[in-house]
Amino acid sequence: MDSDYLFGAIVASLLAVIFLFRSRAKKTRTAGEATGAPLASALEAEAGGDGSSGEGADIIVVGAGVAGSALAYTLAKDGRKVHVIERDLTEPDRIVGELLQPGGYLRLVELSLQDCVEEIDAQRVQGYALFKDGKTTKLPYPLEKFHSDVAGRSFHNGRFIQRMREKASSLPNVQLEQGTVTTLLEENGTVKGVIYKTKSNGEELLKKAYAPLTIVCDGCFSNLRRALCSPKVDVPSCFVGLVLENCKLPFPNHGHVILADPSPILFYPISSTEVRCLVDVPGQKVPSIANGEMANYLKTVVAPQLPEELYESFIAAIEKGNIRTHPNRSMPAAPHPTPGALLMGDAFNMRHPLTGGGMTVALSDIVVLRNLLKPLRNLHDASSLCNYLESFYTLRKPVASTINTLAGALYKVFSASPDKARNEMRQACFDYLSLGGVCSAGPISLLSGLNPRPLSLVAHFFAVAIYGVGRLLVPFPSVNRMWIGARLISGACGIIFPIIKAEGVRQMFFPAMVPAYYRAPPAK
Ligand SMILES: Cc1cc2nc3c(=O)[nH]c(=O)nc-3n(C[C@H](O)[C@H](O)[C@H](O)COP(=O)(O)OP(=O)(O)OC[C@H]3O[C@@H](n4cnc5c(N)ncnc54)[C@H](O)[C@@H]3O)c2cc1C
Repeated sequence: MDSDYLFGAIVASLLAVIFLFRSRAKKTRTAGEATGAPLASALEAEAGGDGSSGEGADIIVVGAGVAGSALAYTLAKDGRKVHVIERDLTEPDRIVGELLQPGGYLRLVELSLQDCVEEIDAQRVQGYALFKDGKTTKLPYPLEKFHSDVAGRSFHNGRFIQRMREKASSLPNVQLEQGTVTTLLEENGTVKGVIYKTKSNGEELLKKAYAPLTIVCDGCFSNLRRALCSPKVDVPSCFVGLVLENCKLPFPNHGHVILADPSPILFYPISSTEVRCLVDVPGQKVPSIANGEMANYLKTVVAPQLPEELYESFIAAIEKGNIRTHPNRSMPAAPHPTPGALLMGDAFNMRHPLTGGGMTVALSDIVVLRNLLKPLRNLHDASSLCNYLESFYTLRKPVASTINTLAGALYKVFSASPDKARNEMRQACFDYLSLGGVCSAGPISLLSGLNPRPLSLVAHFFAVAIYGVGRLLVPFPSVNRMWIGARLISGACGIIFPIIKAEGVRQMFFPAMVPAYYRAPPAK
């Protein structure tokens, strides 16, 4: 395995150097999965209550979280009649989806949803600050070429979602209803609608809703995705969330990433008075909150690794006791194209949340889908539509695969390891980013969704690895150092190649070679 990776590494490293050189020259020149089958035959399904609802809808959207509410607004604005079914319409209170990258903000603008980050005390985010062993480096987003309004935004996730729900339901052709979808209604392999539970006057009703297209956006714990994709969910770690009150960040309006042991810790503002802290805990089990193990872990293992400025507020937040946890899931997109249905958002594709890329991918996917659906007047020919929409899976790849791959790779590189070669890679990454210029602007523009190019990602990744090897060999190479260098390159390949393989090499790097890329809209 090591020698395979080593060979791949040498080829990739050469390509990386050539790519970086060329792009630099150009720049100068131009200045509920386990619940069984959720598909039921429309004929077999027993839906009591008052039967069907949302009559005449063009599209059913399941879930009004980040993806569902943005999608409902977008499709309705294009004249579609949209029936949204959301399990809980009250304001969500969660530790996910709080930092929107500038690339995600640009997608909000494209969808005319940028006002949803107004009036919620959202904070502008101008870049990142990275901390390692007492050293700090500042990594600003390369925003010079953009309108002054473009930056990251961080906020309370629930406030953002409520704004988008309000905006969607302000359109007369959106019906937003509280209900829990239990089943996709299927007839001869085509999804015709959904069965959902809802309440009326305190009484539980089972209803059916029909539409030519059902888009499932039921989030990371999706119960419905099973019928529409092959979910391979990995849970590399959990985030433990705290809110620090009236605390001054060392770099205001920046995300803070501490390269701690065993894995990274994040801080970013979520309002003018609150800072979110997310502590990564590797594995699927976290210390118990109930018996005080968690508070003890945070005080004894995490707190001593924090910058001084954050220490007191961090301890105060632990004492206050509002500690939350959430599993960090990743899942490559592996759709089963199904007539009448589509998956979006976390139900479809997930990546490690270290780089805060989930909302950017979801919003970017919505832009792609909106553009594909725009020329279609009616959506009733389910099989032609399904065939046409296969292009979606390729067209989304440049953005989605870059953000997904970077998230997975950075999480591994930023985590501490007993392996000396891995720690060299971690240090090389910190030092490479600290070089500034293209070495920081390149990776940050990939991470922020401002310039999502898979080749550029691979180039920077191997440039870091080569930089790490160079530091080992210059000025005094020894056999031991050469051996660590070889393991570093092999380890780098072992990190990035499996992620790229899961994303799909052809779709990621040669999308124009995928036949579905050229699908034209159905003639009717
Ligand atoms: C710990 C953590 C931190 C994160 N931080 C960030 C970040 O800073 N920046 C970022 O961009 N991304 C972040 N993400 C990822 C981001 O939260 C997701 O990518 C994003 O929320 C996906 O949106 P969604 O609409 O698919 O899912 P959600 O926003 O979760 O929405 C799903 C909706 O579906 C509803 N629903 C579920 N089941 C049903 C059903 N059966 N019937 C009806 N409705 C249903 C739910 O109530 C919910 O409203 C983070 C993820 C994690 C785990």
